[in-house]
Amino acid sequence: MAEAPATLNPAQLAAVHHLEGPCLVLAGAGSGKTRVIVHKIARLLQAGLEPRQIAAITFTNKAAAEMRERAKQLVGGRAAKELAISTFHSLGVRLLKTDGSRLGLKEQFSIFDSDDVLGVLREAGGCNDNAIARRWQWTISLWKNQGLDSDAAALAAADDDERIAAVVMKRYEERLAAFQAVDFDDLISLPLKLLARDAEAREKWQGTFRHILVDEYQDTNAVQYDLLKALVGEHTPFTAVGDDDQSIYGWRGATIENLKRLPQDFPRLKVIPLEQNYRSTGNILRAANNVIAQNPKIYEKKLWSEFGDGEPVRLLECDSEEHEAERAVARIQAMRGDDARVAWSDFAILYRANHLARVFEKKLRQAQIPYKVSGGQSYFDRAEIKDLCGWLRLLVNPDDDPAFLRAVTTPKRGIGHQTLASLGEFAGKWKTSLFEALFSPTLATSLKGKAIDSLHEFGRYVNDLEERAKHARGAEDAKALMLGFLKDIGYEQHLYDGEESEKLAASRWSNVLDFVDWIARRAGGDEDRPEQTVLEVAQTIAVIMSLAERSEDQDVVTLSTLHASKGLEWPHVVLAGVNEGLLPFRAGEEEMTPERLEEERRLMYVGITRARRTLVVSTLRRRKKGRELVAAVPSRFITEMKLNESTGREDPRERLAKLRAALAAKASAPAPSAD
Ligand SMILES: Nc1ncnc2c1ncn2[C@@H]1O[C@H](COP(=O)(O)OP(=O)(O)OP(=O)(O)O)[C@@H](O)[C@H]1O
Ligand SMILES: [Mg+2]
Repeated sequence: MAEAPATLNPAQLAAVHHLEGPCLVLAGAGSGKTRVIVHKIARLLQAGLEPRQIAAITFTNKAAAEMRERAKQLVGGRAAKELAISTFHSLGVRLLKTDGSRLGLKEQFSIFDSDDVLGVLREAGGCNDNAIARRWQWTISLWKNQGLDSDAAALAAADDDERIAAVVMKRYEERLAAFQAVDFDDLISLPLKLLARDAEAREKWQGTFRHILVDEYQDTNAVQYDLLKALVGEHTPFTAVGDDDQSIYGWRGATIENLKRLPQDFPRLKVIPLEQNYRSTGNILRAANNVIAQNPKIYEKKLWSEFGDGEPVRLLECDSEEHEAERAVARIQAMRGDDARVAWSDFAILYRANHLARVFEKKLRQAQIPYKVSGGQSYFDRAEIKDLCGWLRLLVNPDDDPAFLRAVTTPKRGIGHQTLASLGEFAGKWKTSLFEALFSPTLATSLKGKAIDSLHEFGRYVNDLEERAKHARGAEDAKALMLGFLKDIGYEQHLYDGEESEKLAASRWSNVLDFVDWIARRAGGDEDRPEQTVLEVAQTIAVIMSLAERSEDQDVVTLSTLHASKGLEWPHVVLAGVNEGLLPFRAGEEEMTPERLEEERRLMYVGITRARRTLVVSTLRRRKKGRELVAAVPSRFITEMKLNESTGREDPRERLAKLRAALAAKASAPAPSAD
C-alpha cells in the first residue's frame, strides 16, 4: 500500500485536522481509516509534535510495521523510526520494561506465550489433561481481563469448577512471580495497574504521548480501553478509527461496548463518518454490502465507490479441497502469466479454518509459486524454531522455567524426568526458578552425584553461552556463535535422530539455518538499526515469536486466515471453503446463536472487502471431516451476496438475449428528430 502525499477527501481532511479533542472515525471497509491515521501522524508532526510523542496503536505487529512503512513515505525514515507505533501488547511491554520495577518486576522479565502458560497450568493444577488446562487458561484469562486476581476470583467463583480454577490461578500467580514472568493478559493489565496506583508513573506516561491514535478500534477489549483511557488522562487528544461491521474478536473479549462508551466517557468526542470506498470495484462492494445488510445495524453506514463495476465476482464450485486448491492455483498462475505488471504479492487466498492452508501450501509448492502463511502455524510455531527460541529466552532470562525445560531437554543430555521432577519440587518449595535451584547446595544433597553433575554442567554452559552472546555483535559474530552453539549441543544430529524421515529432518535443519541467518541479519543492523549483540536480538525474540510474523517485504502469494487478513488488501483475492460449517464456522454440534452467526458474517464481510479488483468465492461439494469425505453445503453467505442480481453471475446467454432485446427496442423506436 503506497502512501503518496496525495489527496484526502473532505471528511478525511476533517479527521486529520481535528487535532485538539477526541475524535472517532467510524466507517466501512476500505474507506481510508488507516490512511487517515497515517496522514494525521504527518499533520501532528507538522504541528510541532516530536515523533516520540505520537503513539499509534495497531492490532498486530505486522500492521504496526506496515503503518510505519506508510508513515515513512510521508514523513521520511528518521521521523518514522521514532514514532511510537505498536500494538497494545508491545506498548504494555514498553511500560513494563521502563517501570515494571515499580510493581516489583525485574527488568528482564519473560513473556509466557500460550503454550508456556498451558505448561505452567498443567503443573500448577497437577493435571496432564490439556483440555482441562485450556479451560483454566480461558477462565483465568477472562478473570484477568475483568481485573480480578485469584483472591477476587475465589470470591466470585460460581461453582466447583470455578473454585478449582481460582485455586489453580493462585498457584499460577505464584509461579509467574517466582519465574519473573508475565503472560499476554498481564501485558495490558499490569501497566493499567501501574497507572492506576502510581501517581508519579501516571503523570510521566500521560506526559509522554501528546496524541494517541488507535486503528481497528472495534476490536479492543475492555482492559485495553481502560489502558487507553489511563494513558489519555484528562488532556491528551486521541483519534480512534474503526468499523463495527468488522468486529471479529468478540470471542476474545473484544466488545462493541467500547464504541458506545466513547461518546459517554468523552462528551466532546467528534464523530466523523467516511463514505467513499477507495479499495474495491462496484461488484465487490455490492456483494459485501449485501452480506452485511443481513446483520442488525448498530451504526448506519453508507459505502460507495467511484470505480466501475469491474469484473463480476466469480463463484467456483469444487469437488474437493484438492480440486479447490488446484483451481485457485491454476487461476493465479494464469493471471500472472508472463505479465511483469502482476506480482505474486497481488494474490491472497483467505480461509476461515486454518487446516485449509495445508492443501494450498502443497499445490503452491508443486507449482513453485512462492507464498507465505500468515495467521496460522507460522514459522515460529515450528518445533525446531521453538527449541532455539527456548534457548535464546533462557539466555535473556535464566528464570524462564518453560524455556529452561525446553533447553535442558533439547537435545536430551542425560537429565531425566526424575531429576527434573526433583528439581521442580525443590524450586516449588523454595519459590525459586528452576535455574536458580540448580545451583543450590541443598539440592545436591537430595540428588545423585551424576544427576547433579549433569545439571551443573548444563548450568555452566548456559552461563558461558550467555557471556558470549553478550559480546557477539554484528552479523558475522552472531552467525559464528549460533553455529558453534548448534554444534555444541549436537542439534543437527538430534533432528536426524528424532525424525523418522530424513527428508523431514533435512527440512527442519534448513529451517534452523534459516533462523540463524535471520538472527545474523538482525544482529547486523541496517540503515535504520544499529548492530546488535546476540543477546539483544534474543531479547526481542520472545515477543516477536508469538506476536508477529516475519514482515519482510517479499513477492509472495499470501495464505491467510480471515482473522489475520484484517486491515489488508490485495488486487486479487480467493475466499476458500465458503461452506456451511466452515464459514459460518461451527465446531461439532455447537449451537449457532444469532450472535455467533453475526460475528461469522462480519468475518465474511472482512474477507470480501480485502479484494480490490477480482474476487473468487469458492465452495466445496464435498469436504473432509476427520478422515472421511462428507457432502458439503454452500454457505448461506453466498446466497446473501446476491451475485445474480449484480452483473455477478449473469449467464453470457442471458446477457446476449438482453443485448438483442435492447437493440430490437432501439430499432423499433422512432428515429430521433433532426432538430
Ligand atoms: N482519499 C483517497 N484517495 C485515494 N486513495 C485512497 C483515499 N483514501 C484511501 N485510499 C486508498 O484506499 C485503500 C483503503 O484505505 P485504508 O486501508 O486506509 O482503508 P480502511 O478504512 O483502513 O480499511 P479497513 O476497514 O479494511 O481497515 C488504500 O489503498 C488507500 O491508500
Ligand atoms: Mg484499516
